[in-house]
Amino acid sequence: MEVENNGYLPLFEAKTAKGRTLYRVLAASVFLATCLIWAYRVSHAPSQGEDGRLVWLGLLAAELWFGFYWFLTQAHRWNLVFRQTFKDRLSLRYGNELPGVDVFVCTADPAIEPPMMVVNTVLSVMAYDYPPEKLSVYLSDDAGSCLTFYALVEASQFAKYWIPFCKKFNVEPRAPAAYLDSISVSKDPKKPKELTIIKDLYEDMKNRVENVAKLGRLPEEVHLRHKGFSQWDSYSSTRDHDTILQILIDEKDPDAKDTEGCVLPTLVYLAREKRPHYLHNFKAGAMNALIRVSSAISNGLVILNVDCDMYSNNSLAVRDALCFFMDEKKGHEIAYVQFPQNFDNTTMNDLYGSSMRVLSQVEFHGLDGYGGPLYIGTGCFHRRDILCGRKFFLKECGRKFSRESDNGFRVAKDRERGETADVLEEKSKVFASCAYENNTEWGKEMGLKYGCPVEDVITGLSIQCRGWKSVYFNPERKAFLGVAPTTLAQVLVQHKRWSEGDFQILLSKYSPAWFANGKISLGLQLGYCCYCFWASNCLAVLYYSVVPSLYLLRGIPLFPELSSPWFLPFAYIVISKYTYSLAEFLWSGGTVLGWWNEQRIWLYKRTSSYLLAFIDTITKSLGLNSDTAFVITAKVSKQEVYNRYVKEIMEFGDSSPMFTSLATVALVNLVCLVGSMKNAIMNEGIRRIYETMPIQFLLCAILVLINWPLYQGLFFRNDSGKMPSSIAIKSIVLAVSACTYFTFLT
Ligand SMILES: O=c1ccn([C@@H]2O[C@H](COP(=O)(O)OP(=O)(O)O[C@H]3O[C@H](CO)[C@@H](O)[C@H](O)[C@H]3O)[C@@H](O)[C@H]2O)c(=O)[nH]1
Ligand SMILES: [Mn+2]
Repeated sequence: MEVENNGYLPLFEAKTAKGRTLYRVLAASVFLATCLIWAYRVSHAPSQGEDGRLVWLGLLAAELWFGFYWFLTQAHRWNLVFRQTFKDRLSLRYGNELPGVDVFVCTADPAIEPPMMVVNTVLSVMAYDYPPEKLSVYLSDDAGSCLTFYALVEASQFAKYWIPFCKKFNVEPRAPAAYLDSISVSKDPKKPKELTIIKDLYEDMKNRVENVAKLGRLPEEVHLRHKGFSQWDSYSSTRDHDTILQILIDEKDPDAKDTEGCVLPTLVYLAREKRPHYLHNFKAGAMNALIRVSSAISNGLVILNVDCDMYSNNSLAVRDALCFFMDEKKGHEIAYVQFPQNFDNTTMNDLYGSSMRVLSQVEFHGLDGYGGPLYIGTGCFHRRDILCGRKFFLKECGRKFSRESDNGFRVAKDRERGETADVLEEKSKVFASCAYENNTEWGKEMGLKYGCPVEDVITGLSIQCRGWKSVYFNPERKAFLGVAPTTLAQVLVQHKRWSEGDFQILLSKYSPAWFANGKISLGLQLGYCCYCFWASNCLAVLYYSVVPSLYLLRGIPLFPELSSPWFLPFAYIVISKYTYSLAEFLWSGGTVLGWWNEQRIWLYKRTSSYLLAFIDTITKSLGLNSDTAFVITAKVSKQEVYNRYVKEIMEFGDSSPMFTSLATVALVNLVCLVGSMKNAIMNEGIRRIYETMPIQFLLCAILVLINWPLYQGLFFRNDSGKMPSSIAIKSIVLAVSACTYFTFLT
């Protein structure tokens, strides 16, 4: 235990991982082998004018790229840091003297983000183990949907029962649906009466909300029950309406008590003003409106931001985060505390790699060793003034966690005495109006940044560039659980948005490659670059997964023979890199099959999402293409589709243009493998390919193997999740013509 000389005990500690020396030796050997591969490529290149020189240079370029990218990934692995908090010390030292915490939940579409899911998230954060008078929950609804509002009204009533129930029985998790589902499995005999009551109340609420959702509008009697619905009288569409703001639970209201007579956390519904001719800047715009409106209502010093599907899975997480901010020695330099993004709907072998295991178990710990992780938009605690743009000054060292701030956005300190919620609502609405941001620094120097599909990453980076640190906290018990995409198309679209956004950051004025130079540590710069270069991986991977196979078909070797000493560095890299990656995956809690699936999705992202992201970004920066919208990830799917997801059967159902490129690459390899085997059998025999072109043969065979589910989707399946025939035809034509052209015409 770390005890300072004056007897001061820190609120958190950081440990660096053991066994890193071994890793570094391995990395050095991989680097050496990479250099040998480059040497081979350079020394064996066909000379000017000779056949195949261009292809050879292409391979050299790809291998240089792979080596460079591998080097970047070292920043994620070189120096891992793991953190631990001491919540008991926090309680001992501060008791109830804790800062206000404002929780922001964002939702944008009641059809793909069902209101019941949203209110489960809201209820889970309302039930945090935290003084309720210091906790406020804001729901931002970018759809401005009265269905979501209705669900929230219902939830505000249910909270009166749910919160005392959670506290009395120390319930976890505190999202009612997740809790009630878990309880039906392991029956708890200790609290049968209360449990039945709560269950019935929840079911009733759910039925009412779902009936209204089915109806698609509010029944008259519901409309009359709450004054808030009248705000929809002037509403014309999702993209054209006034600000709708309702303080559903007002902490100052003497009647706002739970069934045990305790204060309830403040609960606010906000649908910011939308007008067709105003850019609304998606989630970043919603967050900035929330920052301003909340500053007039509760003005918590700490802001927690979650997506509407990310419910709290650990009621103590707020206290964990505060251990970092309130640590007297190191807390003053920490801007945000990021928890990992975990999911409660992933399957055992994670067909789509959506749990991003290695990213959360390894890479982010690596970033933490160099100054802190990226802000990833959900499960992140911020200090309000820093999110608003405050800069870090050295003179702040040792400053306690306090209320003053230099240039933070701060409206009301304390509510005027006797001010009713209605008055406050009216006063605060202006902060969510479209015109409010005109001629201000919002979206630039204040709040979340606009104009980037990954508003979170660019905002976090700019905070770190202003001198702040961030912290990655990944406790045993997951703090938040969300919904991972459940179809291949969804995964690819999500990764297209991410890789496109990250690539835009690289080319923007905030680029980690140059702007961040000298502002954040070199390790962190490289770490950011690793994600920002995601999209540009597509070129090398596409080249490597098509060209060697086509040459295999023609019988032209591009790699050393089995008997050549140059074969060794290739073999060494393949074996050591994949053994390490498997070990890392297993260590992160995955399965062997999961790792295999991960390799497939690695390939698919690179040959579709990243490719499109790359093309889109380049054409956009040349002014050939206008901005793309934020495609919201669906959080529900049809029963049939969901059943296949649970059985880990790949979903190709909803036709996506990205499937064409995946299927074409897969078919090219199939044709090349079959064709080259046929040639070999007819000529010198299989053994010959294996001796002269071992690497090309292996590469092609593995590509075919990994694409097995895709061939099934193309040829052998009959369900609605098979590859749409339009895509099948297109890709067959493309692949066959590529192979024919290549074998006969060049
Ligand atoms: O106009 C919009 C669009 C989206 N959202 C909300 O933003 C969140 C994230 O959207 P989702 O479709 O779930 O995207 P993901 O790819 O899962 O989101 C990840 O990546 C985003 C950046 O691309 C971040 O904003 C998210 O926080 C992060 O979880 C959801 O709660 C949405 O309701 C809005 O509030 N307004
Ligand atoms: Mn999401």
